[in-house]
Amino acid sequence: MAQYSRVSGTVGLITLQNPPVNALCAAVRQGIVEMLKKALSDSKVKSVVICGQNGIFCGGADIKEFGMNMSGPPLVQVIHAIEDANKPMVAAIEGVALGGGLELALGCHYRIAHSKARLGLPEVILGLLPAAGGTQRLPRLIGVPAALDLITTGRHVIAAEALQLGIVDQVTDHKTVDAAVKLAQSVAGKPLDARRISTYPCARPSDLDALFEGEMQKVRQRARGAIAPVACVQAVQAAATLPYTQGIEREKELMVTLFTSGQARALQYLFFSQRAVSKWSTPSGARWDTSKPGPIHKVAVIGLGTMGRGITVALAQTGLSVVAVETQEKQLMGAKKAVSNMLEQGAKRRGVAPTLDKISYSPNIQAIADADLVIEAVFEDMALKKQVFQQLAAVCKPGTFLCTNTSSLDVDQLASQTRSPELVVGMHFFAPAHVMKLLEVVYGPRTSPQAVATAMELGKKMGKVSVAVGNCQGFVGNRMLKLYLEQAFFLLEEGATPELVDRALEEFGFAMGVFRMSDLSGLDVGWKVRKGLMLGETDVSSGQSARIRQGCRYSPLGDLLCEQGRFGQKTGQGWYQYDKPGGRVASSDPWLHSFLESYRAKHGLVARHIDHQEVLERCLYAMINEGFRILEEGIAAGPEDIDVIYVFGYSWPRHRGGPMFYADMVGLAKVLERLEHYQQAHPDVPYLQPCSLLRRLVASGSPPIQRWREVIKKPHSQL
Ligand SMILES: C[C@H](O)[C@H](C)C(=O)SCCNC(=O)CCNC(=O)[C@H](O)C(C)(C)COP(=O)([O-])OP(=O)([O-])OC[C@H]1O[C@@H](n2cnc3c(N)ncnc32)[C@H](O)[C@@H]1OP(=O)([O-])[O-]
Repeated sequence: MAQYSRVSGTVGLITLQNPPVNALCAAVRQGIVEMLKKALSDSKVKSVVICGQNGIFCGGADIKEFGMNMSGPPLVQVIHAIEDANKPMVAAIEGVALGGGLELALGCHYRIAHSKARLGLPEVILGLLPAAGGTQRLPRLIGVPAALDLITTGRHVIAAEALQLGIVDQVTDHKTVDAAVKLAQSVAGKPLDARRISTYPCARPSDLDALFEGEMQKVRQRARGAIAPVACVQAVQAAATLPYTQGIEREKELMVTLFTSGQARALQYLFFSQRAVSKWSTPSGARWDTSKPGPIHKVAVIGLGTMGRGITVALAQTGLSVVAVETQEKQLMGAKKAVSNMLEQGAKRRGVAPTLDKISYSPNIQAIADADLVIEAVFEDMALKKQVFQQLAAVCKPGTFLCTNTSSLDVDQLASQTRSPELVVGMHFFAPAHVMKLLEVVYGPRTSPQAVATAMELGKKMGKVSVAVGNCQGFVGNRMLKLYLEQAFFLLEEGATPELVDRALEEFGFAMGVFRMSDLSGLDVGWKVRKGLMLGETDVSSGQSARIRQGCRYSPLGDLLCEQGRFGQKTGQGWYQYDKPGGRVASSDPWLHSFLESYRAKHGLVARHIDHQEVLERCLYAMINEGFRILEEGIAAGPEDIDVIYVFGYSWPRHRGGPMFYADMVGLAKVLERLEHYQQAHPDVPYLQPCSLLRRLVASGSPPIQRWREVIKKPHSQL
């Protein structure tokens, strides 16, 4: 799908046509080859411009084609044909030139970009590498260090930086295709040998080996088991050490290892899942394409603690006017300062002006009377939140959407404090709220489709990855996390150490294991939630074993640490010890180890050998099993929702796709068998009982994850 025309008398114009992003599917590749032949054989044509339809140059190879039998001319050959053309080829870059799209432009002899265009080779984010010559041409054009940065990070650069790096020859603020045609006319007839990048020598920095060694070390550390970044470095190394013809073979070789890897499948699944969750639906039939969001011009935040401040910053960065309310004067003053600092730092990083003037502060709740939407972010206490919602219901104008940032409390109970429960919806941000991408939008049984649509739309405007989920204890993320944490506690009781559990999880790919993460977020946070659930008290005066709660096994280990003031980094002691309160570097704590031994002795527990496999199976399969319950209850519409929540909110390693995708990779039958094994070994832990949806999926032959929604929709049909 490419179109050819002749413009301005002597310029051939090839237009890529594959909406929405002109991805280079087989038909487009074939179209380019045919239109190029036309342009090169058209005697009136002295030079050629390639552009994309609808103001977008090209979003790269067609990711939807991956995993299918590739047909049509390989992109590498298409680009060679363009580079070998005997007439100047000019790429007119508008919107984006990403992946194969930028590689196509690098095959051209000249590149001109619109000032708003973004360029990059983000293949590594999809578990791949630029496999149409990008790893060989870019280092030759802009040098090894700059190429390594773009290829191993996959980051996009705006046109101005692309010009500064030397990727493009010109940047224009006007009609890009017109400017490209002018450039094409100006270079008609000029020699091309010096414009064929693949023929360029690759500049070799003096300390080349040291550079690649350093880069490989850096990339391995950052990658935490992801293989694509490592292959990207190896491919660029080939460009710096081999002639182009051998380098391009090496690039192909490395791509083959990645293309079929589970990691590439996981990362491509995440690419489409991130887009799928924006197409939300609820069990009551409300949907993204039939629910219109309400108009939001003015928003308000109530409660300016850590979360309230982050939310205020994220809202102000959207350009909306924000009213920030905090009744405690001292807290209000502190918030003003903190919010301004965060806005200034963010603006500096993004090279834009800070939006300080968008925010007005007040100690008085009356100040929000004319807001279109309010986000409540006061302390996580039901009684306090109910009081605030009663005040909001009294103060706000009719039709104001009332949102709560609670991370686990019942949204519908808060809705009952107002006259318009249909306008109440949860907007669960993750700390720090102006940084973390995830937003859980929590709808209750009475929340209107418009309220969900409005919260999802606002989340998108704030640059969040928003996922619509049903109201239940802990929603999706925290509900699954509770079991992950509990299994980790049980493993300590049975003989493991925090170091062993964390090592297993970090080797799996988590940035931090469960115990280092708990020390970072503060052990007292979970303790308060457990106490709120009447779990945290270790008083055995009731004669009930300290290790039984509501008839189920319970581990008071976390509570016992908190009772001793060990809250983690903030107190300098938790599951690990730190050099001082607030210290960041965790080191093993002999006290903790002897505490575990005496705890086991006190409760008649005998430590046994526990390996990494058991740690992963216990912590991850318990969480996954709860994920199936969440799907069965309709709290999440599909596995993609759960996986996007865990990758964008709980640092689940991207190259593992997410908990549900991981279960699909491991094999549902294996997950089922292991859960049954652990349930038999631990009958006092009922949630290890495999979920019936998991059984149904296994019974129906373990269909691929993309087809689970069909089975979910047909309850109890297969068993
Ligand atoms: C050989 C070569 O070396 C290798 C191997 C490669 O080239 S690998 C490929 C490398 N390319 C990429 O990594 C770029 C991936 N795309 C993006 O980063 C973004 O899409 C975007 C371009 C910046 C636009 O963002 P957007 O926010 O405006 O819209 P959207 O919602 O994201 O996208 C709009 C719609 O287009 C679909 N889409 C986008 N890019 C696509 C692509 N490359 N292939 C197929 N579909 C694509 C997307 O799924 C969505 O579909 P639907 O949900 O509407 O059905």
